[in-house]
Amino acid sequence: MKKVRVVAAVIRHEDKIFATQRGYGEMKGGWEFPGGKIEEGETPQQALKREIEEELDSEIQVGDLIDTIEYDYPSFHLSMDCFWCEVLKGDLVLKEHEAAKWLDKNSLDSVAWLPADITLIDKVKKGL
Ligand SMILES: Nc1nc2c([nH]c(=O)n2[C@H]2C[C@H](O)[C@@H](COP(=O)(O)OP(=O)(O)OP(=O)(O)O)O2)c(=O)[nH]1
Ligand SMILES: [Mg+2]
Repeated sequence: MKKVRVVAAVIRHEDKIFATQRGYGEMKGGWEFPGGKIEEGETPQQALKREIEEELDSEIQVGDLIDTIEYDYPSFHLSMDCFWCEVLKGDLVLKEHEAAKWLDKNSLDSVAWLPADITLIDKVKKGL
């Protein structure tokens, strides 16, 4: 099966994290952590900084790895590095996403996360 390497930013501010709703494609409408595919020659951290510039017009600091999610979708295998991040500059402008929400421990389960993200959510909860 095709393997897709992705990086995702769990952007944190105080006791909340930033969740985004996909605005296009097959998984449109599903909630995710912003990020995307690692390009050739990039480290995961470089890829994540680039993706957040592109998707949210903001600069982030990439912190510790939370987890690497391995998940089999019907047509590809996803390998996704998820990092704690903080905003350094910018207003998290939605350039590609449909909507966004700041969620705390209690509201984290209130959005329809993409299937691969379910196992990550418990770890994020514990870290908040
Ligand atoms: N960014 C992100 N992608 C996720 C998450 N969970 C999950 O299953 N995915 C899947 C959806 C996509 O198939 C893939 C990431 O692709 P993407 O669409 O964000 O990639 P990209 O930003 O580089 O966009 P594109 O240029 O390929 O359109 O991983 C998540 O939490 N964040
Ligand atoms: Mg993306």
